[in-house]
Amino acid sequence: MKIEKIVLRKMKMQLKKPFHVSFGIIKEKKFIVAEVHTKDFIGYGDCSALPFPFYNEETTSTAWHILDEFLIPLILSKDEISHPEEVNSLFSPIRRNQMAKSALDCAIWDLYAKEQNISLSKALGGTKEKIETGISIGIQDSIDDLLHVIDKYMNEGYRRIKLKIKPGKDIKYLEAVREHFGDIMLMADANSAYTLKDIDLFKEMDKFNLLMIEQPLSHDDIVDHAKLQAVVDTRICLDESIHSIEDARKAIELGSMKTINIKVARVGGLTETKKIHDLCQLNGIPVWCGGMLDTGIARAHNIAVASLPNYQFPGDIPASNRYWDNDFVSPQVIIDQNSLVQVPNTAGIGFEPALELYDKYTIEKKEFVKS
Ligand SMILES: O=C(O)CCC(=O)C1=CC=C[C@@H](O)[C@@H]1C(=O)O
Ligand SMILES: [Mg+2]
Repeated sequence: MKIEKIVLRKMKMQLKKPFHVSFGIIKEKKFIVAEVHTKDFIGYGDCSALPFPFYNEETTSTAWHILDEFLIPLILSKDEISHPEEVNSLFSPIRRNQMAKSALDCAIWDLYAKEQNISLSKALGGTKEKIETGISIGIQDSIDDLLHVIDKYMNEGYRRIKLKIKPGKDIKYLEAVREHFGDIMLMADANSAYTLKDIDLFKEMDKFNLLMIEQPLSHDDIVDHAKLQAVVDTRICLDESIHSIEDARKAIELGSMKTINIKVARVGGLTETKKIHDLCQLNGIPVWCGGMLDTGIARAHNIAVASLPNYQFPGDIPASNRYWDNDFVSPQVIIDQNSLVQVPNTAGIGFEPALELYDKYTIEKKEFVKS
């Protein structure tokens, strides 16, 4: 791939409804779309860093800076990139900043698949034609509100319900959901809101037969999670703690979890995602695809990667209308009554940016032309 130009767009889209999690309330999404141009094709990637550093250390602004000052110059310094896996090692001297890296890693994987005239799913080694999705529900003001929201999404076809929990909004909420909906596929995401002092609370949660509890303890921990996993039956899932294959290797060795939420953005892109997927498969650890309140391009990459064989739980890959009045890609993603999404078999990500909406959502744009 002879890359001629890279275009960064900082985008802003209002969520249909605020999304309340243990670390705050997300009302609008600022994100970055990276376009990587060759003579004949354009590859697209999203940087899903949130506008504030409460999920991880990155923000939309830090990512823009790292892309502008470091990552894009590195890409444009190369005469040619023969395979997208080269990008991961090209970026290795730069510490962390995974979401910034992911935007270009993903865009170059999309470009590669388009040049090879194959779907991104096929380029990655995907084996599924449909992938199972789930719905992530923010913290609700009351139990009644929560039951109504779950009812709405189950009627739309979602089968896996992920609840955000935090101290004071956990046991009673889970109890009410179990009483009202019976043995539905139910999981909880704590976003690091608890400590090992809450170990008895998690032992009590075993009675709910949850699919998993996501990131109960500190965002940078794998040791205490291993102590917790050793005393509860419920599957512990790591999200924020895992940024690389090295993190995954150590967590597997310690027994910190029984599944990993692999967010392409959090681990620096598709190459690292594949490495973590393969390592987990080798160790009998099922994985699933997390989301970052994604818009169309990031969701497209998630659909492709979730078609890999060791993705065994429904992903946070909801339909386009989950967060957005109109997502800015076409076709819009819809789910069927079994909560399944079709994996595109056209070249690349299989979705096109809706250019007429591009300018509506773009708040900043910068072009980088290879000299
Ligand atoms: O993308 C989705 O549909 C849900 C994503 C989701 O639950 C999260 C997005 C971003 C940060 C967190 O609040 C949370 C997560 O930890 O998985
Ligand atoms: Mg999570």
